[in-house]
Formats: sequence, structure tokens, C-alpha cells
Amino acid sequence: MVDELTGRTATTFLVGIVFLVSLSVWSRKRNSQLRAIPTVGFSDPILSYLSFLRFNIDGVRMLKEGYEKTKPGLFKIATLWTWMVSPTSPELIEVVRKAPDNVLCRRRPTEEFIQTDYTLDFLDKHDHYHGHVILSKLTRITSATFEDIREELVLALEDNIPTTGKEWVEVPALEMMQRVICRVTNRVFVGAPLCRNRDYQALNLNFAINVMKFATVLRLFPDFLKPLVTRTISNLPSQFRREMEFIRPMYEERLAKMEELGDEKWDDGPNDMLMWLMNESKGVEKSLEGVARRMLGVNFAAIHTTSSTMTQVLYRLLANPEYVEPLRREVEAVVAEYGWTTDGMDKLHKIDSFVRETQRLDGLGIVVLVRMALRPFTFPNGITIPAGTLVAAPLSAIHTDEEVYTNPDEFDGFRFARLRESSEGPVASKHQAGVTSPAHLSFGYGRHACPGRFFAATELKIILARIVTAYDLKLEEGKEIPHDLCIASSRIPREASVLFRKRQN
Ligand code: HEM
Repeated sequence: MVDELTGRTATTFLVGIVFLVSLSVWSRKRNSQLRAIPTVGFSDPILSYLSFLRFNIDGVRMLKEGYEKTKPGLFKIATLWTWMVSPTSPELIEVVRKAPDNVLCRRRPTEEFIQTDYTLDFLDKHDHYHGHVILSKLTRITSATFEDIREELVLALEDNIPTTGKEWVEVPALEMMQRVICRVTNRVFVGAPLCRNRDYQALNLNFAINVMKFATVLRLFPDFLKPLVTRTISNLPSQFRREMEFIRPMYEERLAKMEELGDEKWDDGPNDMLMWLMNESKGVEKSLEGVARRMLGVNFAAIHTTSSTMTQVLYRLLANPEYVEPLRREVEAVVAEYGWTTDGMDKLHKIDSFVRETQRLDGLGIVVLVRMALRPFTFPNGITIPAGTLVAAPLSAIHTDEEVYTNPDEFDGFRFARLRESSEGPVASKHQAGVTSPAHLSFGYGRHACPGRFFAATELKIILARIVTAYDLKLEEGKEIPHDLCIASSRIPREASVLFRKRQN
């Protein structure tokens, strides 16, 4: 028995050694091709794994170090299987932005991270038409849709912040924002009353969490086992079925009407995401199942991103309460002149700036424009990276570069409002929330920049405007805002209780 155990331990040990040696040989090879690029942490094939571990908890500092030492060049940091190469100048970022997808691919890193083949394969692989729908339809919010958003927001905040009289109520900020944003967003995706259905909201909120959990488990398995693991434990198919049941009545009614109209245009037809997807989808994607999956996918992209950002905005406001009064005054002056309208939203420069500044310093990730080289790629400085290398812009370092921003580490809520007022024409609009550039990358940059960014910016602004004008808010005595949780390249706000009451002055 003891002999058997010793034998088994020795075999495991031997397999481990062989594995590490092969890994080392293999990574030495990949390393040699990138020798010309300075490393943050260890360049040595084996020790570089220590740097990979460090990146998981200390990424912001490592990016800053690489950025400051190598600007305007390139630096690299070890990831588990490959190297991540980071461009540090606007010119190099432009080079990455312009590279075609068959050279620097956007889809491949996401495929690995979300395991899209087994979770959301329909979203990326076969047909990306929802991106066009988001950009062309969701961005152009009509005044009727804007009025719907406002109405839903007022009701959603009342339901989720149950204030009575002058009493303060304690609300978990992140959870509240998730519910509010899920409901408001779905007012535009499926309309009322479905957007108010708690089970429908829970399905859309949990779907994203379940995808991420399942992808984390799947990454532990070799490729050949993934189909089996998916068939055995994935709960995503049952969620697709539930989404189908929720939208079935609307889908079938609309389909019948569309068939009845034939080639004729449905002039006063519904104006929501469900309808846009039904109109734009083709072939199998037009089926109830195709549209239901796509609805879940669009919710996946929209809800947690916006609600985490809005939570960060709220935390910045709590940490800097001196902004509340000037924000209130701005909203009241604008609403008095334009009402709660899209035109009015465009005039909320301070609100806009506060959101953009929060995204500059907080945001949801510390790198962006993440691409994988599918073939060797040569930068203008002559350095070639081999296929399989990751490329990613060091967002957190760029956003805190003193050559780009004055007092870059200071939260200056009206920074972008001042920049906007001191410039004119198209240059002024560069500083608006939702607009991307090599200096402000929270929504990405270039042809793969977030297509939902203008909608997200509108939501964030109207929510902030409503909260400052309708509520007083503070933290409980002695409590502080928790720092965001930074793991590897992701950054998410933690939960905190916030005290709200109806506005008193
Ligand atoms: C504050 C909220 C949001 C943030 C911070 C955010 C951020 C991002 C970022 C950084 C990317 C990747 C860009 C790149 O790879 O270069 C992205 C992609 C994407 N986002 Fe957003 N997003 C937000 C809200 C939304 C909303 C509301 C929607 C939809 C309604 C949406 C839909 C998408 C889609 C479909 C993509 C993939 C685009 C492509 O591959 O071409 N996002 N987003």
C-alpha cells in the first residue's frame, strides 16, 4: 500500500517535472522572439510565471512601471500562456486600432476568456449583426424613447430606494444599480410591463454571472473535454429557454403582424431592441430561439458594464460631496429651459464631465483594445511579435499620464466640462462622455469600440441627474467607500451600503 502510494507520488512528480520543463522550453522559444521588448517583472521563462501571478493582484502598478520606463515604445508582461505586449504612445495605439482582424484579432481573446464556443458562440462567430443594431438604432434615441427611459428611471428608483418622509434608508448601492439599470435598459429592449417583471430581470442579471462562472470552470479543462463538460453541467440552455418563454408572446404577435403586412412597412410598429433584432436578423437567427439568445447576449453586454460604472459614479459623488450642489444647480437650470429631453441632456456638461472623469480614474478594466496576433505582426519601430502574442493598451497608465492630464491622480469632476468650454466646435465634443480617443479608452477605440457607448452615456447621465435632484445621499457615519476589486485586468466596484432620503432642500 505504502509502495503503491510512493510509486504514484513519484509518477505525479515526474509528470510535473516533464510538464514544467516542456513549458519552459516552449516559453523560452516564445520569449526569444520578444527579447527586444522590455519586460515588467521577470523575462526568464520560469520566473515569468511569478510575474504573471503578481499581475493578478498588482496589475495597475506593473502597467504604470512599464509605461513610464518605455514610453513611447512597447513593454511586455507575462500572462499564463503567452506574453502581453503593450503600446505606450498614441501613434502605436493607432497602429493597433488600424490592424485588420485577421492579423490582430479582437475575437480570439474574448473566445478564450468567455469560452464563447460553449457559452455565447452565436454572438461573435457567425453573425455580429447586433453590433450594427446597437450602433444604428440604440444610439439614436428618439424623444419618445427618452421619455420612456425617464419614466422608467423615476419608477425604478422609487421601487429600489424605498424612502419615506425624512427618514434615511440604507440601500446596497451595487445591487440597487443593477436592478435599476436592468429595468431601465429593458424598457428600451422589450418595453413595459416585461421590463418590470422581477423574474425576467433576475434571468438577465444572472445570465451574465452564470456565463462568467461557467467559463471559469471550462478554462480548467482541455479542449477535447469541453463539449462533454458543457453537455453535463451547463445551465445556459435552460436560461435560453426561459428567455424564449418570456418574449414568445410579443415575438409571435409581431411576427404575425409582419407576415400580414408582407412587403408593406409597419409604420407605427414597436420601437425596441426586440423589434430591431427581429427586423435585422436573417436565416436561423430570425427564429424565436435566435432572437431570444441575442436578447440575452445584448443584456450581457449592457447591464453589468453600465451598473458597475454607475456604482463607481455614485461612490465618487459620496467621496466628493462638494459636487452635489453644483450638479443640482446645473440640472435644474437645464430642465427649466429644455425640460427632461435629449436636447437638455446635451447641455448637462458638468454631469457629463463627472461621468467621464469617473471612467477615466475608475473604469472596468486596466487594459483595453485586447487583441491576439494571428500571424507575426511588425510595429513601425521594426519589432515583430509572433503569432499567439496578446496586445493590450495599458488603459490605467494612459489615463493617469501627466503629459495627457494635469494632476492626473486627482479626481476633478469638472475637468472635461472646462476642457469643453475652452474649446470650440468638433474639438469641444471630443471631451464628451461616450467619445473615445487614444487618451480616453474606457469604451475601447476604433472599429471595435463599444457600440452601446452613447446609450450607456445617456443612461449614466440621466441617472446621476435624477439622483442628485431627487435624493440626499451619504455614507453611514465612520464608513468609507470600499476600493474596487482589481483581479488581473478586470476592475469591479464592491458592494457598499449607502443612505438615501428624499431631497430636503
Ligand atoms: C458603461 C458601460 C459600458 C462600458 C464601460 C463598455 C465597454 C466596452 C468595451 C471596453 C468594449 C471593448 C472594445 C474593444 O475591444 O476595443 C465593449 C464592447 C462591446 N460593448 Fe460595451 N460597454 C458598456 C456598455 C454597453 C452597452 C449598454 C451595450 C449594448 C447595449 C454594449 C455592447 C457592447 C458590444 C456588443 C461590444 C462588442 C463590440 C465589438 O466586438 O465590435 N456595451 N464595451
